[in-house]
Amino acid sequence: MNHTQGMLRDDALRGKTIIVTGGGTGLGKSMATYFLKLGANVVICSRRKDVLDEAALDLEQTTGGSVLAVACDVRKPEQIEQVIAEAIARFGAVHGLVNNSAGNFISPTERLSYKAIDVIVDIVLRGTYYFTLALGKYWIEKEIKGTVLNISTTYAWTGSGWVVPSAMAKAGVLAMTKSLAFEWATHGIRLNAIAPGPFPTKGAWDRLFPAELAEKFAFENRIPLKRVGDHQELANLAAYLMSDFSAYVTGEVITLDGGEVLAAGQFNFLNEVTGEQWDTIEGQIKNANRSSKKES
Ligand SMILES: CCCCCCCCC/C=C/C(=O)SCCNC(=O)CCNC(=O)[C@H](O)C(C)(C)COP(=O)(O)OP(=O)(O)OC[C@H]1O[C@@H](n2cnc3c(N)ncnc32)[C@H](O)[C@@H]1OP(=O)(O)O
Ligand SMILES: NC(=O)C1=CN([C@@H]2O[C@H](COP(=O)(O)OP(=O)(O)OC[C@H]3O[C@@H](n4cnc5c(N)ncnc54)[C@H](OP(=O)(O)O)[C@@H]3O)[C@@H](O)[C@H]2O)C=CC1
Repeated sequence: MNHTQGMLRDDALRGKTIIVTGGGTGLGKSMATYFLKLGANVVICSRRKDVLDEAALDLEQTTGGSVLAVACDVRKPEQIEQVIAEAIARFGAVHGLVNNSAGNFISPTERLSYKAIDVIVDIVLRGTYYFTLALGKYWIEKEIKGTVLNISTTYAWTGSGWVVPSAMAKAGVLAMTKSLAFEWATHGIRLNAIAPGPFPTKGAWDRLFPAELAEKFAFENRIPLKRVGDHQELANLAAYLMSDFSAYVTGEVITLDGGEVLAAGQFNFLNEVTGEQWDTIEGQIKNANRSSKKES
């Protein structure tokens, strides 16, 4: 057994229909793959219908599951409602939502136009609350105990330069996750989030780690566990949070980043200190301790 393998039993999501926004590419497609393997019906939606159709075919062939692909810009409520209507028509009901769609790119903030900020915030924050609201209304009316999983980031807490619109939007998503988890608990609706560290995808790497940077920064060295994430690791956690095994977990944000976000620890620079240096340092500190005892 290792971290690249599926974790849950084969029927863990049987009987559930789950919408994965941005499910035609990257992490969304990896989560969709695993949900299908665990018996769920999956609806994937995003702007590019050709990408979705190709992904749906691939997903059905690799898993044997049922996939519905619907074009949808998550900034458009009427398109979101259309996805939900088509999902109900095909599968009878919707039980889960993964808000995974996002837009992001690195840039000095002063170089951004108003529109460049809007486009990121609208996809990430507006798209997430529109989709959540549309499904929440449906779940409450139909008395379905739905589950939402929001894909956030670790810099939603710490902030990060050069991705400011994304940081603002992802922080808003976390506030929504916790706020609604409390408010809608009364309806049995759960909301959780995952804050992933680096998981290589074409969408993210093209916009956040282009060749110019990749040649200069070996960023894996910054990650305490010294590697990037494997998509199955994220899919395992996502499937658990979408399943009834996590029925008592709500309002939670789980970081999955090999310890990357811990780098801010004030004494973490001590990572560089050698064993010999520690011998010297320990001696110096113990001497100081002895001196201070004599003084008192
Ligand atoms: C450390 C290791 C990593 C480790 C990785 C760590 C991961 C960090 C966590 C987060 C990861 C992610 O979210 S990764 C997700 C990445 N995936 C995506 O972004 C997929 C979808 N993205 C897109 O489609 C595009 O990138 C996006 C720009 C968002 C939307 O495209 P659109 O066609 O809708 O919009 P456009 O018309 O092209 O652009 C809208 C405006 O933005 C401006 N704009 C676009 N790109 C610009 C740029 N590079 N610099 C300045 N401005 C830009 C344009 O000029 C427009 O403004 P005007 O000139 O005024 O008109
Ligand atoms: N990869 C990583 O290391 C990390 C990723 N994340 C998060 O993981 C998620 C997936 O990212 P990743 O797989 O890397 O990147 P991708 O670019 O592969 O995924 C983004 C998806 O969002 C969809 N999308 C973009 N704009 C819209 C829109 N307006 N309406 C509907 N869908 C839209 C895209 O499809 P289309 O273009 O067809 O619309 C695409 O499928 C994101 O939320 C990202 O922030 C977080 C931390 C780290």
